[in-house]
Amino acid sequence: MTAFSFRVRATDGTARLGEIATPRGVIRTPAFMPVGTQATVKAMYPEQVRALGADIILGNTYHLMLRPGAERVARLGGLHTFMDWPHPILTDSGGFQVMSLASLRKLDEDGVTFRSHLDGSEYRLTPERSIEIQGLLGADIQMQLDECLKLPAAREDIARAMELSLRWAERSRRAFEGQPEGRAIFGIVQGGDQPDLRVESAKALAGMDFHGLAVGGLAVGEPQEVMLAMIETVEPHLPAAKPRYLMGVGTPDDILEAASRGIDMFDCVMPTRAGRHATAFTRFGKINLRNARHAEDTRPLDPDSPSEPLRRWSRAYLHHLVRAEEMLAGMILTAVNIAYYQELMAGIRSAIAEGRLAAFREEVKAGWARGDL
Ligand SMILES: O=c1[nH]cnc2cc3nc(NCc4cccs4)[nH]c3cc12
Repeated sequence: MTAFSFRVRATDGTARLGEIATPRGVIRTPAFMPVGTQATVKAMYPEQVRALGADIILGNTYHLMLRPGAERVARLGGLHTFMDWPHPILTDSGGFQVMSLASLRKLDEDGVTFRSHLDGSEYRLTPERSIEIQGLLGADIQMQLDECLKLPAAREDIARAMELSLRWAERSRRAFEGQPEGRAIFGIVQGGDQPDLRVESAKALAGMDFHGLAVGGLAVGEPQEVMLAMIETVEPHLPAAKPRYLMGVGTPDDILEAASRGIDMFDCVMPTRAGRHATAFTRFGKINLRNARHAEDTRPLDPDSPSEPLRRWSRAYLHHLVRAEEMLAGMILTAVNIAYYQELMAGIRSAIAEGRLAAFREEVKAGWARGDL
């Protein structure tokens, strides 16, 4: 059985070109993970997600523990078999979505108690139970349970949540022992917008034998420059030989800037959610296909895209599907957006390999700025 390993193949400043080897396949980094919340990347067949370039997807523990239930997924062969996605899966701990989706949440030193947003039934999540659930799902990469505060927040609250997350990191890491060879667990750096607390969190986690480290507590309402400043603050304290995962990020611009600062893995609902809301991500920026200007535009979204969904249909057709509220609108635009995000990641990886990431960044930004002619 292949063990979990990470190799940096090239660097360009603080940016890294790498590969994560897992028993279910290799993840080319910098990588974008499409979000597959309820055991599906919404509106897409798994083979399509793979064909468009994704090496790994994300599953949400909060949703799956409520429905169909972790034990049931295990009885059905685990998440990979259940959804027929034989490649790597990363699951989150469930904690973040408890705080944003569940009702009547009570957080204490030991864990969090909450009621399901589906039927109001009561659940408890502790570091140990979260890792047990992620193990039952069969996740290749599992996340510690943490406490993530929205920003802005008081420094004393940020410090308390960061320190609790470190205690939960220890417990999550211990609970992970004994899972099958080849699986990985990542710790999560907290500390809000407080540089000293960020460094303290990163240094403590670096000593805890995690397979990778996530930078959490960002993309929670702060300006991009604050997010980028926190990444620059923690980067020197993150082990160079382990993958860095920026949770919940982000727009194409966020990803370009964060990859340049040493982030290796990303996840965001933006490409899939925007696809269901008539928005296409392209080399020319975002295009809203609901806009009447597209009604008789016979051009495809991007005739020069390497990905078929951006070349195959006219804007007029996509506009029609959107206006007619046809299911195919969301299906095509989700594929368009996943394709574009993967094209961007491939471009970033090539640019790092060639030592020209700064030039690539300017070219891509110029394309977005030029807009859709
Ligand atoms: O520190 C974190 N810990 C565990 N999960 C997260 C998920 C996260 N997702 C975002 N941003 C994207 C968002 C999705 C929904 C609301 S914000 N930031 C995030 C931070 C964390």
